[in-house]
Amino acid sequence: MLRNSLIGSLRQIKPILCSQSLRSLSNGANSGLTTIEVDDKSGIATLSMNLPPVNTLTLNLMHDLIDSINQIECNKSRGLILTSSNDKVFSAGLDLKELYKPDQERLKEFWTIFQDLWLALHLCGIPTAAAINGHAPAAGCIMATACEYRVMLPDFVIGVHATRFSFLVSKWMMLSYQSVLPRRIVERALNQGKLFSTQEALEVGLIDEVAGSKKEALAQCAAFIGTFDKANPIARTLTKRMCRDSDVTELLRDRAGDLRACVDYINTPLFQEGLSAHLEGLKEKK
Ligand SMILES: CCCCCCCCC/C=C/C(=O)SCCNC(=O)CCNC(=O)[C@H](O)C(C)(C)COP(=O)(O)OP(=O)(O)OC[C@H]1O[C@@H](n2cnc3c(N)ncnc32)[C@H](O)[C@@H]1OP(=O)(O)O
Repeated sequence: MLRNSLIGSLRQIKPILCSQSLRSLSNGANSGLTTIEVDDKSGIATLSMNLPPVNTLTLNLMHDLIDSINQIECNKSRGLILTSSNDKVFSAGLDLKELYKPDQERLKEFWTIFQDLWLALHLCGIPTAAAINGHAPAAGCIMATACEYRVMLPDFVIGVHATRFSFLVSKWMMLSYQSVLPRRIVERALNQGKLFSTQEALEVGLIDEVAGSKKEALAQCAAFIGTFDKANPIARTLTKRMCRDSDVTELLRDRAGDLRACVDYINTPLFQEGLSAHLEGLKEKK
């Protein structure tokens, strides 16, 4: 039984099946919303989100991110560092415009690709780290929690503030948060709609380290990835996936159910009114 499940898992380890060289990837297999830079010496790939002004997770950015994660994984890179080419915002989370008075078919595609993105990052076979060089609210925070390690620059915020504008989060988003923070802190933070400052995030353990600059953050992430040097890569991947199994099981068992629940909630007047007020608030800030 255990042997069968291990063999099944081994078959799912993608790098064995892939052959394209990393160098060609960084020259634009995608539409330029993400870039991949591979350090020749360390073999670590830095994946940057590059969608001005604030790296909102649009359909296109999410597609590019998934392609890039798969390509990095397939090319036997030693690790993946997720960061932003914007020096103030890591990611502003989901594209709110996609959620406001949505076209129903497009909304289904949007939510499905968001599920795909989280699964790709959360179950990525190689070591992952986030160099959080700007604000990381909502789904920006969830992407960071899907990584194994987080280094953040000072004077930014991170957290899931959904309840502030009458949003709920899916259970798997909560589990992603809870894979990093204790349940009682997640419960309080989600209910408060709390955004943690860099210092607060360090104190509760939402991030692992603070860095003085992006360069330092990338070096700290690379040092973390280096800590796995003595581990056999396949054994490491299987162990990581076993540790994360309970975070993904429910979603994998019933992705359609999660999609239905989310689409239904997004269509409620409560959600749409909260979102409308939030969008107004963002405009008025100017
Ligand atoms: C059952 C379960 C059911 C569950 C069903 C539902 C589940 C929902 C879960 C939700 C998950 C999410 O991620 S929802 C997304 C939540 N994200 C947010 O609320 C972040 C909002 N943004 C911000 O707070 C700020 O923009 C921040 C990131 C700090 C950067 O501030 P700045 O001053 O640098 O930039 P701004 O001037 O605010 O923004 C620049 C422009 O980008 C726009 N913009 C900013 N964030 C945006 C966003 N997320 N989507 C679209 N557009 C955005 C602004 O309106 C501006 O547009 P112009 O005026 O045109 O220039």
